[in-house]
Amino acid sequence: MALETRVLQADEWDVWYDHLELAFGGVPESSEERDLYKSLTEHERSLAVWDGDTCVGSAGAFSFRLSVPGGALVPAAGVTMVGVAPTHRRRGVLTSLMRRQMDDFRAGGEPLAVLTASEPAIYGRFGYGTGTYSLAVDIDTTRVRLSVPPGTDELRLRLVDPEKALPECERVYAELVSRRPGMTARQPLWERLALLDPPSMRAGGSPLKCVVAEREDGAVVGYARYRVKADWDLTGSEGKVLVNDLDALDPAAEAALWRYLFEIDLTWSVRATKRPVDDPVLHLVSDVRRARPMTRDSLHVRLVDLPAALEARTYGAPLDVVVEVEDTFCPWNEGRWRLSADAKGEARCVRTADPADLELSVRELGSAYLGGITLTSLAAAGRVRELRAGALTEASRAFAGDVAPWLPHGF
Ligand SMILES: CC(=O)SCCNC(=O)CCNC(=O)[C@H](O)C(C)(C)COP(=O)(O)OP(=O)(O)OC[C@H]1O[C@@H](n2cnc3c(N)ncnc32)[C@H](O)[C@@H]1OP(=O)(O)O
Repeated sequence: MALETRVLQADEWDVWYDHLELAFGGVPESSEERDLYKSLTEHERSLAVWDGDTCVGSAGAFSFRLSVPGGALVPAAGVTMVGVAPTHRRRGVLTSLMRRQMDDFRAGGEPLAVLTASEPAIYGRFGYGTGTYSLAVDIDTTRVRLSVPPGTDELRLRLVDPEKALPECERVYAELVSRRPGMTARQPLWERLALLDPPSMRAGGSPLKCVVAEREDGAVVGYARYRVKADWDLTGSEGKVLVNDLDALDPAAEAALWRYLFEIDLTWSVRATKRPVDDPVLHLVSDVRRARPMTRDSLHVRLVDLPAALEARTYGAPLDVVVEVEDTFCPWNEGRWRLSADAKGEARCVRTADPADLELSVRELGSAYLGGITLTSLAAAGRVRELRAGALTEASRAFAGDVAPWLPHGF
């Protein structure tokens, strides 16, 4: 029987999501998580592949607005819920879903698509490049000390109900979005993701707790949400602090929150897994080795409409280069483009017949797009080729950002 791909109807959601859970191994999510994802699903942007009345394939998209270098919020399709039934794998179902999505994103005028991958090897063939990394730390707080900047002691820390403090925490989050590429402006209900707290998500720890840092005038300037995992043996307690998220508006608030987490009694370590790679905590600790830093790929970026995407961000230095782009999956992006940016960083990207200065594929542009991965490092791996001397350094400097791009949450 031929497979049929259709837009998801609201009353098909449960069957569709059951299929997705099966594709991921069949462990059911908590009802709390499931209900939230049901509310977040954009049905008209969700695709289901049917073999008769059995759902065998799925892919969805969220309508994100992604922060890019320069602070603009750019429409980006957040690709999600991709799964193919174990009975139907390796016969092109994913490829057909990616094809349909890419054509839809283009028709809808979204210059970018982004995703977090279950396995990083899947999406390169569709033109996605790793655009951000995230940092995990597991800090031995019995040995590592923190040095804190002036102003830290002036802040008041208050333990609050995570639900009640949500509006204040969200105000802090909203202020950070335009400062850091890779973050998404909150859409309705997305703030609930950080409050999910079913026992299955606690990793043996306590229910979620929230501490806020306040200035003298009562303004909240940072927060941390975390769990404490008790662990006792014959020598006493070896508890762990498991950080869910920590966001702060200034160095004093950042340091005050980390210090609070470090000093929780009966704990020996602080673990945080979803941090930016330039997290200030790396510079606050006395012994970075004992913070056990580790990085992994996070957000994968795909330029759907190349000139619109490249013009939507700003550049850190004036630029005038011709790039020869290979993009077999989206041939409308293929060919030679002149990218020029003025002293303010504002850019124009137009087709040209002039000789190329750099040669690369759309994947490398996706990797460099948010400013965290340099074109120079990609060239060192042979993935960008310089055809005019000096063009690589010029372009690499212009694309690179001061702040590491970061997506604080999965989706
Ligand atoms: C954004 C997200 O939602 S990430 C979640 C992705 N989903 C999962 O990981 C759930 C478990 N896995 C699955 O459901 C499936 O195996 C999928 C979705 C990863 C792949 O679906 P399929 O329909 O089998 O893929 P399809 O047949 O279209 O394969 C296309 C190509 O990708 C390759 N490929 C497929 N899966 C993988 C993988 N896990 N790792 C590396 N390559 C892969 C195939 O070999 C094929 O290569 P080719 O073009 O050189 O022949």
